[in-house]
Order: sequence, then structure tokens, then C-alpha cells
Amino acid sequence: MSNGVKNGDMEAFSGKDVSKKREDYLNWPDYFMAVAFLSAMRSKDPCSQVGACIVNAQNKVVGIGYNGMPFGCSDDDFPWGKESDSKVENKYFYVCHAEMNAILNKIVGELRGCHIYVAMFPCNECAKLIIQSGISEVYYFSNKNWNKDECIATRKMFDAAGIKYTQYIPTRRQIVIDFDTIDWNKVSQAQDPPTPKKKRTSS
Ligand SMILES: O=c1ccn([C@H]2C[C@H](O)[C@@H](COP(=O)(O)O)O2)c(=O)[nH]1
Ligand SMILES: [Zn+2]
Repeated sequence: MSNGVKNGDMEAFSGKDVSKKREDYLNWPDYFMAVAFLSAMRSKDPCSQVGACIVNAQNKVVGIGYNGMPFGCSDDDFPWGKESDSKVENKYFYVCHAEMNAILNKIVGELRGCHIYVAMFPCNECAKLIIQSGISEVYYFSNKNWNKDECIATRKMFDAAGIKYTQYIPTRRQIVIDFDTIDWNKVSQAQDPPTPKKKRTSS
């Protein structure tokens, strides 16, 4: 080939040069925000699904969480509504916030100096946990609650405690995992065909 690429390095049909590093891999911050949002997909909250992902200085994920009911408090029995006149019939007294769960789910002894990626700007209760855990930077996606008292309090505390907070909008508009397009389960032509299963003999 004239471009110096050996025939053997070009994947059949796709024209992809498989001898070179991929260029379109996920960058770290997009990856961490996507992990937060993937985690949020586990939430049963009908209104706001929040996810959080904590990473250390080596870019290792050390805690993940989403908003959900505490252990032992069935998410089929506890309320998900928020409009009841009775506060005990609303979700807010019960739901563990995503940041809280990510911190409590940590797989390391210390979170000092770690960063947290969250779907929503943290409320004041999560802000306190973030500060006390030693997390030093917060990357949030949504600022929809920015002007609520909780978030104003969060900013007051973060500013006082020297916690950096930055809105992070991923560089890609979409990150799709489409299992239909992943055909790794197809047996490669180069491999031997699968050996037929032996017929069972009755014993
Ligand atoms: O910092 C936060 C703030 C809120 N959440 C959770 C708690 C609830 O499950 C929802 C908020 O519900 P709304 O119906 O949008 O009021 O978000 C959280 O995880 N972290
Ligand atoms: Zn919170």
C-alpha cells in the first residue's frame, strides 16, 4: 500500500488501521461523568435520578452511588412522591443521596484529595459530607437547583472550605452503549468452528 500501512494491519472491510492507537476513546472526565450517569440509571426516583462517581489522583474510581432508599427500607414500600401534606409520606426524609452513597460505598480508607463527579449540584447535606470526607473538587452536570437555598448554602460552605466546584458538560453529546452493534459473540472466521455437543447417552 502506498501509505505505508501493511495490508495485514487494515481490518477487513472497515478500512480501520488496527496497528494505531484509537483516537476517539473516552477522555477521563467524560468517562467519570458517564459512570455517574450510568449509576443514576439504577435510581427508582421517578423525578430525579442522580449518580455520583468519586475518583482518586490516579484516575481510579473509588466510590459510586445513586439516590435510593436505605438498606432494609424497601423501595416498594417507602414513598417516592413529594406532594403529600404529610412530610413522612414524602420521599425526602428517606432517600439517601447519590453523593452520600458514593462516599459510604468507598473502597479505599481515605477520600482526601479525591474528586467527585455528580449529576446535580450537591445539596447542603451532601456538601457537608463531601467536605468532611476530604474530597477537594466537585464536577457537577446540572445546575437546576442552583438558586435553591440548599445550593446557596452548599456554595457558602464550599467557598469557606476551599472546595473547588466546576460545571462539567461532557465533550460528547452522547455516549451510547448499543449491545446490538457489538458483535463480539460471533465466532470469528479464523477460529475453528465450535465443536458439536456430544449426544447425551442415557444411563
Ligand atoms: O445532592 C443531592 C440532591 C438530591 N438528590 C436526590 C434526592 C431525591 O431523590 C432527588 C431530588 O428529588 P426532586 O423530586 O428533584 O426534588 O435527588 C441527590 O441524590 N443528591
Ligand atoms: Zn444531597
